[in-house]
Amino acid sequence: MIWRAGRLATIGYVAVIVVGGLTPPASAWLTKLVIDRLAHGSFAAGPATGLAGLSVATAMAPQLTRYLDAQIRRGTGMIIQDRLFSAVNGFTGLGRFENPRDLDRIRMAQQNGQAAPVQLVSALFMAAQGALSLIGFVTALAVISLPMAGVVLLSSLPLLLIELRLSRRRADFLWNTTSLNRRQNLYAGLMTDARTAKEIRLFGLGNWFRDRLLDQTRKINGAERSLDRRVLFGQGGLALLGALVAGGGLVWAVFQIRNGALTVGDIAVLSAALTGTQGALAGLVGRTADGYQALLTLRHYEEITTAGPDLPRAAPSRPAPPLRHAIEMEGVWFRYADGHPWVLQDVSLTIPFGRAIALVGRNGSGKSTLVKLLCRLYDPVRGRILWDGIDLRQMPIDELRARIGAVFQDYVCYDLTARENIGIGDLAALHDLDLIRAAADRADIDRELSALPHAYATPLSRGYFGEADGVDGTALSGGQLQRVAVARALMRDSRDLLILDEPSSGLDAEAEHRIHQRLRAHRAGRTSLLISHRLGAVRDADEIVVLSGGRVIEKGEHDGLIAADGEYARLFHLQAESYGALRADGGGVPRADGGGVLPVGGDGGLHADGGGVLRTDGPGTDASPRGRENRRTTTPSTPSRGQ
Ligand SMILES: Nc1ncnc2c1ncn2[C@@H]1O[C@H](COP(=O)(O)OP(=O)(O)OP(=O)(O)O)[C@@H](O)[C@H]1O
Repeated sequence: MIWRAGRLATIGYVAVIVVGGLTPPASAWLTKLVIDRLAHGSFAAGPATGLAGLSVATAMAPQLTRYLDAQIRRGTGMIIQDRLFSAVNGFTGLGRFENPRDLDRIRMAQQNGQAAPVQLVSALFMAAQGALSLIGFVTALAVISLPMAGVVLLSSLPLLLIELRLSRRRADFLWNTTSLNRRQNLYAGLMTDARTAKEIRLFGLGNWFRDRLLDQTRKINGAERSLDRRVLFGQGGLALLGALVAGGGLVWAVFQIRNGALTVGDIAVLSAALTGTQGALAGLVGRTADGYQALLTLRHYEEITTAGPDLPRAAPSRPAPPLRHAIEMEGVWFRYADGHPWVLQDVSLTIPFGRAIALVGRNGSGKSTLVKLLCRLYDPVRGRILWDGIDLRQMPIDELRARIGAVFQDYVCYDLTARENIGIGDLAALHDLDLIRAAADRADIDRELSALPHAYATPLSRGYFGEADGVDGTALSGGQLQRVAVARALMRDSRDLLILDEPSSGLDAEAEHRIHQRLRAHRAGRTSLLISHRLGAVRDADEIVVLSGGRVIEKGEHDGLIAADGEYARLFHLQAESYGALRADGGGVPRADGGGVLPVGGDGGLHADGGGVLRTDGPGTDASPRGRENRRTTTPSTPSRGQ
């Protein structure tokens, strides 16, 4: 990786390391020569010039090392980011993004993975440099005194063991504190996010979150303190041992010079060698330990980049064909994790080609989960989903997804321009403003976007764009953003399946009416799945499927379901009642014959068929018990379940 990041820089780095490693022992030896020659009254110009050259190299080495190190770090950082995010984008399902351990691993890989390869290689190079210096010094020392060299080498063993142990503890500390860091980031993010600022201020949560943040920080600090103590005792003990060896060696040398066994010049080599050997040893061991720690950190990066697909493809592999017949769910069971409750239980349903299917049910009944399975964001635990008879698991996921347009319940507004926010629904058409405007028009948002200060070039974000970017961002209302998300999905309206999960939950009555009118016209003859709690919006679907507790409990057309007087009819009437008015004359009653209508705007709302109208806005409104009674009498008295 380092080699790929920059060959010249790598070669330069190695050269600097070799020179840097040999310089200290060479300097010590040249110093000895200078002293000895001067002591004997001879000329020492040669060694002195060598010394001068070496001091130039010593002065330049750190600057060069820093420069080359940064060069390599930038190059490898790029490669690491590329590999890491390619791997993350290769996680085709959602499971890994919901697993805290996997998320920690991704975060570790992202935070430390970039530095780790350079850390590892620079540790190796520096260790090699330390080794070169060590060899030089020990050789010099051995020339003067073999036992002394042996003592110095032996004293390095505890150093090596303790440093390796400490580096494992450092790596453990990093891993063990990732969940604390995760929560620390969470609370810090909550306190600085514009989206949470309102509630935090209104509910007075600021200090409560700050205390939680500080609690995490305290725990991290505690773990770090205990690590620091170990380092203090470990490295303190080593320093003491080193000082004892060096001090003892010097005292021994002074006695040897008095006895005439060593020259005055020897003491220069000896003192440089004693401290130099200790330094080189500490460098060698320390850098080896750093490299070891970097390796332990890289393990997380490796685990992410080699994790393989989270949703494996089943054999034999089949291309995803254009939909011609139907999408079928056969006995699908699903839960989010082992031990969690079943969210879908034995669900079988068919979405025939060209038909508009609606999915309704109470909160938590599994509607959005079913949508996620259709997009293959998860695989069924049991059962299968067929696309024209082919199991979704056999198709390349991107081919399948290219055939689907969807607006999810938890839609996203990206910190991008209005044009991009819609255009990313079909990247190939990102620059086709006419297409984008047509989609916006179908989602009933074109007028508002055209009126923005920079029209479609206006960023839909105030947090990331400002004067410095030469263009001011803006914020849209919740309902407007939802229509932007619908427009994004409609960029793919020529695709085989259109999924609309609560596309109008945040819209005002008029906007909701208009968008449903447009969607209804748009869905005609197309394969689509609409989820909505506004039952008036789904009534003219070709088939309405009712989910309850993860099971399909009813299926059929609106009229049939109302006539069956089951769960759908109950929810429909309940909702109708909540509008607070029922017409006593039968015209305003959600009728068993399918005439029931919820008007949502001044233009008569959804009363497509002119049948019974439940009005919120005009004459005929009747919230009287008589009106309600009347409704009851118009529903069949012998309910039968659709399914
Ligand atoms: N990512 C998840 N991990 C674990 N459980 C989940 C997850 N998403 C949903 N659930 C659980 O699955 C069940 C069904 O959720 P789902 O979102 O499918 O319901 P829904 O019918 O769409 O509800 P709503 O009408 O409120 O949108 C719920 O009990 C929910 O707690």
